[in-house]
Amino acid sequence: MSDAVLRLDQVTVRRDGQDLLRDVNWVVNQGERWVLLGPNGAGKTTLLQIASSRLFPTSGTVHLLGERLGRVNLQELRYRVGAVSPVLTDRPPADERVLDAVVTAAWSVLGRGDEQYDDVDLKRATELLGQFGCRNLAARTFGTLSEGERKRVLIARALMTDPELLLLDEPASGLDLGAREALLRRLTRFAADPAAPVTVLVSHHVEEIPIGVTHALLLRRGQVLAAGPVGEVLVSERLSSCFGLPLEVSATAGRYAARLAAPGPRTRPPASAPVPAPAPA
Ligand SMILES: Nc1ncnc2c1ncn2[C@@H]1O[C@H](COP(=O)(O)OP(=O)(O)OP(=O)(O)O)[C@@H](O)[C@H]1O
Repeated sequence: MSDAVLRLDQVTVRRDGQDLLRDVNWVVNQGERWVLLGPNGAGKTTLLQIASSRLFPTSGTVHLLGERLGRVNLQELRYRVGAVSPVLTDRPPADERVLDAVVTAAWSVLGRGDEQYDDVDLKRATELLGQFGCRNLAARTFGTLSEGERKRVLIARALMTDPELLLLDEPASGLDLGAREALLRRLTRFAADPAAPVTVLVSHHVEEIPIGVTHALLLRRGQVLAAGPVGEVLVSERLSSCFGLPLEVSATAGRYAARLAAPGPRTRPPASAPVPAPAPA
């Protein structure tokens, strides 16, 4: 048993002779909001699959919500973890009513059938839609929503079971500026809510980190480069190592930005430098 919400000890995932994750140690505690950053292919989705109990490590141990993976009923455990991810979860059918797309999570189904929902379930689904600015969409069908609206509805769905851990896989990807900011505003409020579950958010971009994230983990080639309080991890030197680029990271009022570092001054040989003598013939 472990008190941590998520604990990985020396976790390695190997496929076809290649380590997708290598010797990963990571502890996520109550009250924390994590961001997981790294370049394409770093292993972020693989790590999220482990955190959601969809994938077992080749070696090492995983404790999720106090239970050790491999020694617990996975169905019950997965009910306690909410996820929004194209890899971990399927999307509701296009003709599904938005309210149904949220409430059906109570039965872990997609597509409302004959199952009965209590008023308390419908009330919760409506409140969650309201929390993510989608209450007015409740009677629409999922397929008619914009991508930004869909992402917010899917977060509401992931919260329907009152999970203890919420995993968000690139929630802002593919959104235009307005939709991204609308989503980040909601996630910022969510992060500040002490009743909200522990959250792990995966991103490629520091600009997509909501205010209130407390911790960051940097992954490169399947290995953890840094993990800890966000202010200590999201600094130019560490992000540059992670992405293999000279980056300048700035933080303003809790929002992060990164750009290529300005090149340093050019070093030219002094004008008086002697011209090298031609090599003897
Ligand atoms: N089943 C598999 N067999 C072999 N290699 C795999 C398998 N699954 C993933 N990989 C490889 O593992 C590496 C990590 O993949 P992963 O999807 O975890 O990275 P990621 O950080 O989420 O990438 P991205 O940002 O592009 O989504 C990639 O090089 C990928 O090609």
